[in-house]
Amino acid sequence: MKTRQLSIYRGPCAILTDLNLNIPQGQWTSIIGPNGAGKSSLLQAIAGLLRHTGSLSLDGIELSTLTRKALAKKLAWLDQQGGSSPEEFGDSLSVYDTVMLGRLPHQGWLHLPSEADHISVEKALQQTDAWHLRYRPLQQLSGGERQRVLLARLLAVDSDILLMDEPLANLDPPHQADFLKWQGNLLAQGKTLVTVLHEIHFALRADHLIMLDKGRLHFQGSSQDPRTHQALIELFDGRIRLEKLGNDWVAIPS
Ligand SMILES: Nc1ncnc2c1ncn2[C@@H]1O[C@H](COP(=O)(O)OP(=O)(O)OP(=O)(O)O)[C@@H](O)[C@H]1O
Repeated sequence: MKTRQLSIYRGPCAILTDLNLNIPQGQWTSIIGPNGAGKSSLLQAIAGLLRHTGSLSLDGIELSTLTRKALAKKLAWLDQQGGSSPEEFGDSLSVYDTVMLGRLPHQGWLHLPSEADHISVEKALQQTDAWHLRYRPLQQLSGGERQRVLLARLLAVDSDILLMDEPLANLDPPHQADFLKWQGNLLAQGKTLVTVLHEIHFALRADHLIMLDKGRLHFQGSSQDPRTHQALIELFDGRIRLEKLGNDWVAIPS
């Protein structure tokens, strides 16, 4: 995916300006930056939810020229904190039916879910360790349980590109480790992953980093490149240091 001179608007105001980004296909890209930098807005614009000027293309095709259904099949999006308020799902929508909503782009108008839809929903709920919750109303779940269900809904879409805004929110360490495992499986299947993460040590597990600051691109590059590490330290005003622990980088506030 590529952007050229991309500017993103909320109402009349540009939240992000002049972004020239390369999001490598079949890799994991993490977007990081301080609060208010525009990370969520960038994901929302890619998902077709915010007005933009400039180019936002996939394989040379402008995303804005795709129909909503075609875009929904190509891209799945997890909003920040599971996004939508619990009320949006109604009082009684079950976990199973919530995840089935992820299959809508594959279903015809008023068609009942197919065998393939049911298989995808079960697989997704198993992957996020939420299958045992399937009969529960979404509204009654804890924050972490709810996040695992919304991650399952994202997986059920079976899209080529997965956009995730703070996917680790509310997850305990074992479920964070599970997340990394199934991310690895998705990458092995050739999927493109784009995450917004505040946890820098997780962001550094990605292949590619995009750093935003005050609505502009600060730096983009490989997560293993020393220039990326230097840019990351500058992004946070020198208030972090990076240290290697085994194969992983950790960021220590300083
Ligand atoms: N609905 C909205 N209407 C108007 N301005 C908004 C709206 N949502 C966000 N903004 C503004 O757009 C800018 C970018 O916000 P965005 O949520 O994209 O930042 P972010 O980098 O994801 O921040 P955080 O790390 O705090 O989640 C901020 O200045 C924010 O105040």
